[in-house]
Amino acid sequence: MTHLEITQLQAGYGDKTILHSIDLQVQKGEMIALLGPSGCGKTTLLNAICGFVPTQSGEVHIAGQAITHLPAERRNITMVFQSYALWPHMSVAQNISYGLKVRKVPKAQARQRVLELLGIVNLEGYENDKVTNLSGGQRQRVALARALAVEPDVLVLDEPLSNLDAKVRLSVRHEIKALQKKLGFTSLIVTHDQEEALVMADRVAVLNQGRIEQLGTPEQIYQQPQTPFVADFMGADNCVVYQASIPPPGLQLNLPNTPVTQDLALYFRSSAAKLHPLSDEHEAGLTLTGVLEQSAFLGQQYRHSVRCGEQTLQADSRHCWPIESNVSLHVPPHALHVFDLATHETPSAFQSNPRG
Ligand SMILES: Nc1ncnc2c1ncn2[C@@H]1O[C@H](COP(=O)(O)OP(=O)(O)OP(=O)(O)O)[C@@H](O)[C@H]1O
Repeated sequence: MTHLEITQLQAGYGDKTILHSIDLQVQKGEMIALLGPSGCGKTTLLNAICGFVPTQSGEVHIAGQAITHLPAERRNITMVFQSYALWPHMSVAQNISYGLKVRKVPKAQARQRVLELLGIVNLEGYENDKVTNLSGGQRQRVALARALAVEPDVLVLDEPLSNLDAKVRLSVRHEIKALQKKLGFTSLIVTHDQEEALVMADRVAVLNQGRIEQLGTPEQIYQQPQTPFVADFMGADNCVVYQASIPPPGLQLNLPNTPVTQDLALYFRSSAAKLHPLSDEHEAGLTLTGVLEQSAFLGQQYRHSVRCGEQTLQADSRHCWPIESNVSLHVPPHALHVFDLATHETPSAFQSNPRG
């Protein structure tokens, strides 16, 4: 059931339009991640939904009710911020019950709700602690409890994990995801971390310059990017241009049963590229010859930079190849994300299988 519906939303600051033609339907109990590079409009979209940025045109509905022109305080939407935004002079319980107090919920009922939430976010026994005495992960759980206390129609989270160190971040993201599944709240989360979006969200919306470039499940976004921008942003950041009329020297595109007649842009992940000694045999897929320029140890594998003609491509390998080796870099057909060079669309012959 659609809970939050955004239709043809255009919003921005003054005369400046930041969001263009945003269409997004969020199901009840669903978590959608807004993913995209800095400045693409993620926070502006959250703020427009909350009523902090005015709508220039379009509609926002929650449970069938138009909220497009309601002031922020009349929208039942709460936000969790990157900086927690807790009241430093208040205890944990006072912070969590803040929204309940504003809404004049009777004290006994508010206390009951605070105790319930302390249990939900695993902070039993902390109600009288000052929030300034808590760790970053604990503070973010207080912020989450405060946002959930008023039972919002929609919970929005703006980079909620950015201030946490890498290890805590991993555990808190799983806690938030588990809570969302358990309590079934409808939410939008902003992140610029691809992995975080894939792990936490039911669906991911990739934004580019104020537009939703692709909306889909984590698997669809990762395995079947629909545009060069999404492919590149989701880690397939090696790009080779194939001109059908004048194939570049040192490049073989061998795709059995798939005639290539147009110019293509071929994107692939470094992890999908394999290095081999030079040979005249060409497996199916894309093969380039090059010279190994650099290698970097990443822990599980080495990342090699290979100069292929005018460009440098990256390929991962468990073994460290010697610098200045002449190599062949090979990408199997299923790992290629293929786009028409002119239209940026995936030619129909390449649309079948999910890619890795
Ligand atoms: N208060 C404001 N007044 C005018 N322009 C603004 C304002 N806030 C943001 N912008 C502009 O809107 C655009 C989108 O900004 P926004 O903060 O929504 O991006 P973002 O995707 O959340 O970026 P980041 O990941 O860096 O937080 C940017 O060009 C930014 O300069």
